[in-house]
Amino acid sequence: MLSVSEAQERILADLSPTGPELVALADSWGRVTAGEIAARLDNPPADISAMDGYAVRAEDARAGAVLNLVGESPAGHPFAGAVPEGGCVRLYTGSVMPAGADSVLIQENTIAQGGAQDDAGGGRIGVTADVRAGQHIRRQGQDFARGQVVVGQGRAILAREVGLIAAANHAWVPVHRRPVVAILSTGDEIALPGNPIPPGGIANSNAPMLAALVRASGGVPVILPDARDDEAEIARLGQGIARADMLLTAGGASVGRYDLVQRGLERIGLAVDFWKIAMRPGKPLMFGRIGTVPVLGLPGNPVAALVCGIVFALPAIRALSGRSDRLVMPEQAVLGGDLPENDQRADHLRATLRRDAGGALVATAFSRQDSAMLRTLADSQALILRPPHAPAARTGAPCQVLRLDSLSI
Ligand SMILES: Nc1nc2c(c(=O)[nH]1)N[C@H]1C(S)=C(S)[C@@H](COP(=O)(O)OP(=O)(O)OC[C@H]3O[C@@H](n4cnc5c(N)ncnc54)[C@H](O)[C@@H]3O)O[C@H]1N2
Ligand code: MOO
Repeated sequence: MLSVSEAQERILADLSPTGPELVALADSWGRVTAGEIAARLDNPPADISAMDGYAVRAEDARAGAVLNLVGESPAGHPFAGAVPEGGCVRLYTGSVMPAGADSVLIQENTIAQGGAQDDAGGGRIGVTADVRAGQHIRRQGQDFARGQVVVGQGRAILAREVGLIAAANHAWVPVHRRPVVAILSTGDEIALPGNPIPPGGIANSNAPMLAALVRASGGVPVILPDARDDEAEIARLGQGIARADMLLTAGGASVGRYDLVQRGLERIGLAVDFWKIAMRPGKPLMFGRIGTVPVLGLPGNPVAALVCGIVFALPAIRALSGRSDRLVMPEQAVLGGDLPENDQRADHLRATLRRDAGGALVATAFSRQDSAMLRTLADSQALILRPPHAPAARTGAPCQVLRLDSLSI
């Protein structure tokens, strides 16, 4: 059986990102850049004051000096003239530095000498502390310079990037089209949630849960009608992927007589790359292609479906979205309870997370890890990763976790 990392490599080996489209900057949150974004101006665009105060020449502004106020320059209103010897110009945080001045004297270090401090001209300003040459000036381009790449290709756009792209003076952003991910659940027993459930039936939790995972991964989910355990029906509904970038199936992946997903999809051209991996939950995972569309066959047990979704579908959707960072990186934690030795399958244990007094993350596995138990999944903040054949581990031992809370999953 394939290892988890070999399976990830095979899935990610050959996925091409979707094409580009332009979106308005305000709508770009959660999208992925489809090109480099270069600044269209310097930031700041000019030398500006970092404080409310006065533009001065440092050599004039010694403690005890009195300066002539020759004008005012609010932010957005550059001063037309220059600061003369012995003079100053009233300015504010964000005001452009006037010609002739080399420093900013903050208003707390001044005393108005007759007339108000904000007089546009004619007043006199007493200096109460020496000014250091160049102080309180934000230099033009100190954040970034015109032409510089501020956001690289393949980067997820979050609020921070939105601010940066706006500062670089762009209204539109080239992003990858969100990949469309079709979801096909199979099983005679599954029924639409909210409907009367027939004898032997069970509410279909996989389809809406996987749709949520697709959204959290940056894709657009399309839930296909549920397929009964019938090869011809699976084949017919599988054709719903015509316009999709990927197909996720749930259920019918194992070895039982009615596990028909592979055979059904083979009727419409599925070429299987691999089936079965050394992982728990998720042993019967299947990967293949129908034409160019990648197909990930997830197990029917809902926890197995979601865990495989996190470990394999999420990185695949990120790759289709053009993201350069695909895999979810594990974090270091310590065990909050003893764990037995592991067998040959990489285990993914549902666990709660807390911080101990020293600030370390403590991951405590639920005692029952049945892959049909959704409540423990929802109550978990992380999955403890147990490598194949890991020895028994005691409380306090280091471990690696995949955090679910920070993935919005
Ligand atoms: N003899 C063996 N039996 C099983 C093996 C095995 O190696 N040998 N593997 C087990 C493992 S591991 C898993 S995981 C499951 C996966 O089976 P399938 O992918 O074929 O899934 P189903 O049989 O269709 O369903 C399993 C279970 O999950 C319920 N289910 C299915 N779909 C949904 C849905 N959309 N929403 C809610 N619940 C769903 C279904 O009713 C079953 O209870 O196979 C083991 N068996
Ligand atoms: O993948 Mo299965 O859920 O290990 O039981």
